[in-house]
Amino acid sequence: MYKIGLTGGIGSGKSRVADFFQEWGAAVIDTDQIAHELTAAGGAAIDAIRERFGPGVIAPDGSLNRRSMRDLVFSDPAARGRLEAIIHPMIGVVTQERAYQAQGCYLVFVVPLLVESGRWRDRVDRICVVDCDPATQVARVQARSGLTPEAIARIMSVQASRKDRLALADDVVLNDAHTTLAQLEQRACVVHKRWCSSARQRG
Ligand SMILES: CC(C)(COP(=O)(O)OP(=O)(O)OC[C@H]1O[C@@H](n2cnc3c(N)ncnc32)[C@H](O)[C@@H]1O)[C@@H](O)C(=O)NCCC(=O)NCCS
Ligand SMILES: Nc1ncnc2c1ncn2[C@@H]1O[C@H](COP(=O)(O)OP(=O)(O)OP(=O)(O)O)[C@@H](O)[C@H]1O
Repeated sequence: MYKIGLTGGIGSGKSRVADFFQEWGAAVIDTDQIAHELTAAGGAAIDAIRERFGPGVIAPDGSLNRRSMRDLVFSDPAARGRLEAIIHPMIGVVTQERAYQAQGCYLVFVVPLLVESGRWRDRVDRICVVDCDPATQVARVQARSGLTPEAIARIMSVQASRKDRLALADDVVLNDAHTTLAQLEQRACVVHKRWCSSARQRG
């Protein structure tokens, strides 16, 4: 199956763009969504997280206390490393299982940390970056989550820079402050058609 790695910084619009591809018939595997499933009540990562970080980071309903963990890991790189060492291998296993079963005109992996991980170049045919200026990322995440600009800036500071992401991109979907959702859909459609044609040629 023809494979796309879709990435972008926090609030860049990856999920919105992935939704378009799914509507148009692509299979989509979202690693952020898998991370949420693993850390929901009863999720496969909960016991290991409780063991490593103590019961204080688990909410009364048995799910991960996302706020406590967010405050911890985005101000303490060692703690972030411990959390990632638990969750990332699990995300890898689930991603592979879902990829075996995926059906669609092509397969999109939505991976926020694609550039940071350095492991995706050989696994996909194309890397697509949803590109956005940092100020707009902050504004979108603030509107969506109510996080402070400082908290958002801390998360962005541990992610790859816009320049590093673009350096790895085969395709770019611009989604900056001036981009309307209709324009975003049009730009997504351009790469969708390109990939459909490449996938058909591949046979
Ligand atoms: C720290 C956690 C609990 C905060 O949860 P919260 O609900 O606030 O955020 P959410 O999970 O929706 O992530 C929002 C965005 O934050 C960014 N982000 C999340 N984890 C990381 C990370 N380890 N490094 C850099 N950015 C990250 C991504 O852009 C992501 O899309 C959560 O992000 C988490 O479990 N992170 C570890 C797993 C991970 O690395 N996920 C991202 C890649 S799959
Ligand atoms: N061009 C746009 N116009 C208006 N709103 C937008 C646009 N692009 C994205 N948004 C909104 O901005 C927010 C962030 O978009 P989205 O969730 O798709 O980003 P993301 O890259 O998946 O973020 P994260 O990494 O945090 O999961 C959403 O509420 C989305 O609806």
